[in-house]
Amino acid sequence: MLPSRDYVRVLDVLRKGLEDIAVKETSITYIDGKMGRLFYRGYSIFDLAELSSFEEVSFLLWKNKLPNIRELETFKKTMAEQREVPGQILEYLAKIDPSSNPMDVLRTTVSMMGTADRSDSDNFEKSIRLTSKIPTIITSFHRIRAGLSPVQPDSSLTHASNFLYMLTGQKPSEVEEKTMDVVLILHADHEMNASTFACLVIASTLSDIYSSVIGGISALKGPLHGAANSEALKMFLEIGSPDNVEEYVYKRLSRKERLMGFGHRIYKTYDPRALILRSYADKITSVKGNRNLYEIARKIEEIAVRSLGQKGIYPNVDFYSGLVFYSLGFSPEFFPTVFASSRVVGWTAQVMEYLNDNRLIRPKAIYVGDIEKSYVPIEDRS
Ligand SMILES: CC(=O)SCCNC(=O)CCNC(=O)[C@H](O)C(C)(C)COP(=O)(O)OP(=O)(O)OC[C@H]1O[C@@H](n2cnc3c(N)ncnc32)[C@H](O)[C@@H]1OP(=O)(O)O
Ligand SMILES: O=C([O-])CC(=O)C(=O)O
Repeated sequence: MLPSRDYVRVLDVLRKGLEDIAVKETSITYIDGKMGRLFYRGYSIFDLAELSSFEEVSFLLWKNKLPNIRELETFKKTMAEQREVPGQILEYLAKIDPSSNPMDVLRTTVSMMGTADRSDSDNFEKSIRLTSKIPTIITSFHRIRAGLSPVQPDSSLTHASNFLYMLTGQKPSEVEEKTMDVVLILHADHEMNASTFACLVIASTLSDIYSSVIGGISALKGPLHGAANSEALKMFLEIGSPDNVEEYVYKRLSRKERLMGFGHRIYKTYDPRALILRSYADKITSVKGNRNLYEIARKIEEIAVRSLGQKGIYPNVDFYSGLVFYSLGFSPEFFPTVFASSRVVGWTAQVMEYLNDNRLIRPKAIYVGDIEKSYVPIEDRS
């Protein structure tokens, strides 16, 4: 038996969490974590949030160009025509335990879509299909859980407007539609985050795009990634009043518990999406009358930035997005699914880019156990 140090090669480098390891070159998304800047295909996230639409951003991410008027109209029509989901998915949603985790349900229904897709369409066409149908799945399950019937998609509405229409059964106001559109734009891609990496690992084996997206959903489900939004909102609800914030935050930090919606592997300052979402949370909570939650969030931000800012820990996208989703009518358990409905664009764009120059993703582990042990027959073991 050899002690492990004799055969661990000195050149092996352990990068816990794969920090600072690049797995591909990309022209899709650029993050400047020091300055808090984010660009999709070179365009600032601030400009896209203000001036673009989710459909246009999807086209941009997938096709690497802003569409002209004719291209955008055709693309929007193609997306709108694909919103209906197969009857077997609606039957499944009506049958399953209503308390099922919505991310598990989304994962299963995407898998059902993959099983049913026998077409020879390419990955771009499949990506449009997935992006168009996912809101129908989410809102149908949301309504079924509340004892309501699903609302049929309306192809005359924009992606964001139809999403809210299928959720509530009411056409959204201008401010609701714009808020939803912006929230979807902001979540569409984020370079090599954990869920996108999961998608790439699967794609690199030359598996199919549905399988990749299922991997992405599975990784996004965790509270360190896409479910931090619902955890943050639950924290605001638990605190209950701005007067309770100070005690809550200090207690939590003194117990070394993390504040959900804070901190990021890449951003060491404000995540620019959090700044944009803060202004939309401000507007939408004024309209919806849940100002108290916004004031709680602002107070947490103020105190936590004061305590954690010197460590480079600031609000991330998940800090205000939950409050925005909640104000738009989504239940907290569904927040990660809304995130996924937008991120599917980034997952598929990153997968298609990777497949242009594929190489199997196969990192390594540094073995620290023993080798050449003598096998002990079971009757001789203590
Ligand atoms: C869409 C997204 O995925 S955005 C991220 C959503 N996730 C969250 O909001 C969950 C809360 N945040 C976190 O857990 C982390 O900041 C992560 C997972 C996002 C990033 O983690 P990493 O880059 O691996 O940082 P790591 O976990 O090594 O933490 C570094 C230090 O910052 C501290 N820290 C990190 N995040 C937080 C937080 N939210 N609250 C308090 N302290 C924190 C850690 O305790 C650690 O402190 P130490 O060095 O004194 O032990
Ligand atoms: O980039 C990350 O690690 C997490 C994140 O903010 C995202 O996926 O939007």
